Amino acid sequence: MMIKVGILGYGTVGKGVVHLIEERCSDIEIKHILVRSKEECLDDHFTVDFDVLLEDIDVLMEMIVGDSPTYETIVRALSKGIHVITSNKVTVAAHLQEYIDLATKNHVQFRFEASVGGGIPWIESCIKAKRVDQIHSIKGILNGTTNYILDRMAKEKIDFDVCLQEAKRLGYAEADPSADIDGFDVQRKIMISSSLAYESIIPFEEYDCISLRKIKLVDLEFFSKKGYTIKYIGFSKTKGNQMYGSVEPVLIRNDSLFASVDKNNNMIELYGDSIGYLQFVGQGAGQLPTANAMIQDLLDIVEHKVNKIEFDKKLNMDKTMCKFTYVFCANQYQFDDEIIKNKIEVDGRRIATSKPITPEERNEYLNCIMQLDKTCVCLRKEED
Ligand SMILES: NC(=O)C1=CN([C@@H]2O[C@H](COP(=O)(O)OP(=O)(O)OC[C@H]3O[C@@H](n4cnc5c(N)ncnc54)[C@H](OP(=O)(O)O)[C@@H]3O)[C@@H](O)[C@H]2O)C=CC1
Ligand SMILES: N[C@@H](CC=O)C(=O)O
Repeated sequence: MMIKVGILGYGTVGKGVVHLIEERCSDIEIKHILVRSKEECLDDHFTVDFDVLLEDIDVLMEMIVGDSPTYETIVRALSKGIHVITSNKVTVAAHLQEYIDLATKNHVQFRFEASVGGGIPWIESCIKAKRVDQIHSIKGILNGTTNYILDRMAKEKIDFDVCLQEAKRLGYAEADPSADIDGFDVQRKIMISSSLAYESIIPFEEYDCISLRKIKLVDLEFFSKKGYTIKYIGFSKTKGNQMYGSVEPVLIRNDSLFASVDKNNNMIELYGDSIGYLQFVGQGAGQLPTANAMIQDLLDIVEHKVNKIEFDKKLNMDKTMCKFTYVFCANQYQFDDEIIKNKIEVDGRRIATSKPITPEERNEYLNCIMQLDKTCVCLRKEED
């Protein structure tokens, strides 16, 4: 049977999806493609009318930016008995529970594989791991843009802004790249992943989030000589009914698998109580890898494969449940505080290592420093 699809968003990912359907899916018909203006309509498949988009389709594939008119359109589609597939983590993070409930009520599927980890089949694997195990932690390089920036800065000594421009050109960055470099994109991705893994939704705003914006070449070079790579990591961990989640730059030993993840690749790791550590690596951003994940969701719908998703546990965010060592780098701040274990000065940059402290203590300390020295960068140090 021919499956009829409506395409919402004909940008980087949308064009990739159309290309893969036309090239590789003979039993899928692209019925409508919604674009913003009549001038963008290339043939009679194109429309600017949302009513037309939802006419006579089985599946809506949503690839626009932000939550409006995304939310209204997804709700309309699910309510009409149309399956929905999306790559848009903004809308998934904001309404995951509601979309799943509405899909269930209307006997259709809401799928979002491409919203985390680009082309990596992570959502599917996470749901699968949870069928057998209790998952205790998730750690991931979850943003292709920032991994690309850090990798090129470290290897080619190129400045942050130049690498960001290149990530935009390659189709990795968000329409507003502050979502990438200030961490909100990873905040949403770790929130979506943790909600599935721990069966409990904690709003993404509650996850600690430290921007990557201030990372300097001198910092990368200094830590590289000491045997560490800086990676931008989304992390969450549970203990009983408590959970801690964060997005922050982390110092990782050069010989670890995470340190070897280059370019726009992502790596996601879970820890399950019988499987132990499971790791997944692949392109986390870019046209075809992301489109590939959308097509996988589409084929799963065609083959009537259904994932069981539940959020019936209640976890609370606890910023005191674990302790970490943090490293602070700044130009002026003296770091003469009790919390600091040792400090050095290299080429005018002061680098201070904390005693083991809770994230809550780190947040308070960092807020105080930032009022006096805005150049301060805070890195979590992974245990050796
Ligand atoms: N690029 C990537 O690697 C990945 C992207 N994603 C997500 O996928 C989605 C799409 O990303 P991407 O393709 O890169 O983004 P683009 O900006 O390249 O494409 C988005 C497209 O949607 C169009 N659009 C936005 N709003 C509307 C609207 N109201 N009506 C009609 N068209 C609209 C845009 O038009 P206009 O240009 O006129 O605004 C643009 O053509 C985003 O949510 C993103 O976060 C997820 C994983 C990876
Ligand atoms: N901007 C995002 C795109 C994929 O989610 C990224 O760089 O990872």
